[in-house]
Amino acid sequence: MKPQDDWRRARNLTVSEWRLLRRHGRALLAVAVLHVLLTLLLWWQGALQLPPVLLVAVTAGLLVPGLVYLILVESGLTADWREPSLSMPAALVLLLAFLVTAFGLNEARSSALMLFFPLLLLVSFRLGARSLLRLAVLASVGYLLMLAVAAWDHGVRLSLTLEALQWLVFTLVSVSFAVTGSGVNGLRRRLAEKNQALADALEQVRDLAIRDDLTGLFNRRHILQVLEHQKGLADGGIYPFSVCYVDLDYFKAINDAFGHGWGDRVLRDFADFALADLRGGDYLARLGGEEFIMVLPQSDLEGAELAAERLRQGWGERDFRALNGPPKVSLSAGVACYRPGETVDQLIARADHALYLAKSQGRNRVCREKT
Ligand SMILES: Nc1nc2c(ncn2[C@@H]2O[C@H](COP(=O)(O)OP(=O)(O)OP(=O)(O)O)[C@@H](O)[C@H]2O)c(=O)[nH]1
Repeated sequence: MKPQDDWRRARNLTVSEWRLLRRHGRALLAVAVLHVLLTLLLWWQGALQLPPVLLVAVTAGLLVPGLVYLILVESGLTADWREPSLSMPAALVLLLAFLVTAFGLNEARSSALMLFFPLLLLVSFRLGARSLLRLAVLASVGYLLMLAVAAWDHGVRLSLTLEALQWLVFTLVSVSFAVTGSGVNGLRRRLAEKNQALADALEQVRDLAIRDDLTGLFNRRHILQVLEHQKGLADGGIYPFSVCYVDLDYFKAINDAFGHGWGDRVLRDFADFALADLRGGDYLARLGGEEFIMVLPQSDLEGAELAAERLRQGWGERDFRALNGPPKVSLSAGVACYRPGETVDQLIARADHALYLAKSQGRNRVCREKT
């Protein structure tokens, strides 16, 4: 497992969330690199009148934090922060760089601010409506301040009408991008919620398809698939496995004497008891009625017999009389070990036959297949 997988799991991020987060971080860095290239090009062409110290500040001020930012996001260090993509601080740094470059341009100053619009759209995937509007307003105010500093610094009269017009257009477009972006964000959030609900529903459907309603154990269909899988492993020489066919004794008498409700309760109790008794890698399913099957990977006949015997003894001590229920309910079991090449049906039939022996020898016992 890669280290990134570790932190993603630890912080409960889904694979797609994690991918989106990384993609977002790279896109923000791409905007920064694009702006640096644009700034250098304008400077090289002589269109940008920035003192070298400011030029270096824009370049280094974007590239160095950009690199730190990329490392933070990619390594997952920010994953459990409130906003793991750090969109707001990243957008503020970029906005500052846009404004500094715009400061160095004269008539074409608003062209340096064009990248602010894709930036707004980009961060709208992460920020809410309020943050986006705040960002747009901040950019507008920043633009005004930059104009004031430019007028003071350049010592030339700016074309007030033109500058005011450009500022107004910038502000209106920023606000409309922020509004559109927050709409996109809302849609994305609703889509994510719907996807989650769909994933939960699919999980439930999957669970319903493989589980028995009454006990919550695997059902017959699923355990047959498990058996086919185990057969494949055993045929490939990976490890042997055994099955244990279990049947509660005189169950009809419990229904008759205590009612169907008690019968159901005993079945559920048995399921819980047997599950707790099994090893981690073992499987338990209800085949129907009061019949169950255990699949025991990496167990030979002796191992399976021991497991079945332990279950028989433990379960045999359960007594429901204190709850006005039935007395002890014993079980009979038949165990069989998979023989390479045989079918799953043949294996189950051999375990069923061993169960038949246990029943015919008086019940409350475990019998192994006839060899
Ligand atoms: N309460 C309840 N009873 C069930 C359920 N499914 C099957 N049964 C009952 O289980 C009983 C099984 O009876 P039998 O097959 O005669 O077996 P038994 O009485 O356990 O006798 P042996 O197996 O020979 O020891 C029947 O009365 C079924 O109606 C169920 O989901 N809930």
